[in-house]
This record gives sequence, structure tokens and C-alpha cells, in this order.
Amino acid sequence: MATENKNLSEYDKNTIPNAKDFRFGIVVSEWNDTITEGLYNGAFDALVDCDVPAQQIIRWNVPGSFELIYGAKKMLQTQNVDAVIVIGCVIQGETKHFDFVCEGVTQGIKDLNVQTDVPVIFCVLTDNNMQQSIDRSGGVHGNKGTEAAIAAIKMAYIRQQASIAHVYNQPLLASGAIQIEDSPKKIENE
Ligand SMILES: Nc1c(NC[C@H](O)[C@H](O)[C@H](O)CO)[nH]c(=O)[nH]c1=O
Ligand SMILES: CC(=O)[C@@H](O)COP(=O)(O)O
Repeated sequence: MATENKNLSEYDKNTIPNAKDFRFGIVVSEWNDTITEGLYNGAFDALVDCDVPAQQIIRWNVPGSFELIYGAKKMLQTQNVDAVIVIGCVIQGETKHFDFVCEGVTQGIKDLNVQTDVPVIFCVLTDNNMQQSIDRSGGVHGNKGTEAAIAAIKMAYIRQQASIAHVYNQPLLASGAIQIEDSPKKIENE
């Protein structure tokens, strides 16, 4: 379903886990900063709306979207965060540079999600023109930053529940709940 058929800012708080104890890192690209600031505001406001205290949200800036990879890596290595959101806006220019930046960032963020234990949420617009970016950073299609914040909360919750399930050697149910018997099972030696 294309973005034009979905408002990026819509979410149902009844489907969102309790996020008040989670800490979030947000790495923001300075390229196209009028757009990335709008995306950041959408993400920040959504996290606060979901009861995340502002002091539990850490923001770092990087020069461009390609630097989001290194910024996110250092954020999750050095800060006690439960998820990281990377925010960028890549707009097609005259050359193929757009393709390489978009592919590089996509692969780099994917690698972080594979190689580390903290979820990294991809809030990077890859647009043909500025109007498309405006439309997705608080315009007619909503705000991708809001969408990313909700994804970050949900992934931080899965990380937390999976960790608990592992400790108690219990299955993590589809509902996200874990089935802990009355008395925790003896933790099997790994
Ligand atoms: N053209 C855009 C860039 N280009 C810069 C790269 O992201 C990178 O900072 C540079 O190649 C140095 O490593 N970045 C964006 O975020 N958006 C663009 O439209
Ligand atoms: C994504 C880019 O790096 C691109 O916007 C740069 O523009 P150009 O391809 O005209 O150099």
C-alpha cells in the first residue's frame, strides 16, 4: 500500500505498549534540515504523547544521511537506549549519487539491526523531489517521524519481552506476552 493510501501520523494508543520506562536515541541528518526537523518533531511529539519522558530521548545530529549509520552505531554502543531512530531526507539530484546514498544507508541500517541487539528504526525519506518530502514530514500524508516513533516503541517492547522470555526460558507469545509459570522455571544452563 503506497503512502498516499495511508496517513503516516495515525496511531491507536490502545495498540501501543507502555513506553514510559524506555529510552530512545534519535540521530538526525542535517541535509535537508527543514524536512528532517519536521520528521524529528513528529517523532519526539509521538514519543512524549506515548508517555516517554523528554529526558529519556537523546538527540544527536550528523552531517548527512550516509553518516546516520555511524551515528546510530555509536549511539547504541555508548548510550543506554532501548531503540534508535535514524532520521534523514535524501532527494534525487542530477546524478546517481542519490542511488548510492539511499542504498548505502539502507544496507548500513539493516546491518546494524542484524549485528546489534538494539532495534534501529529507518526514518529516511528517499524522494524524487522536495514536495514529496514536505508531504511526508507533516504534510498531506502525515509525518514519517510519527510512524517511526511508534515503530520504535513496539520494537523496544519486543526486545524487552524477548529478553525476559529468554531468561525464563518461556515462549514469547504472538500477543507479545510471555507465559511465565507461577514459579519461574529453573534457568537452564546454556
Ligand atoms: N544529497 C543528499 C545527501 N548527501 C550527503 C551524504 O549523505 C553524505 O553526507 C556525504 O556523501 C558525505 O559522506 N545526504 C542527505 O541526507 N540527503 C541528500 O539529499
Ligand atoms: C542524494 C544526493 O547526494 C544528491 O541530492 C546530490 O545531488 P546531485 O546528484 O545533483 O549531485
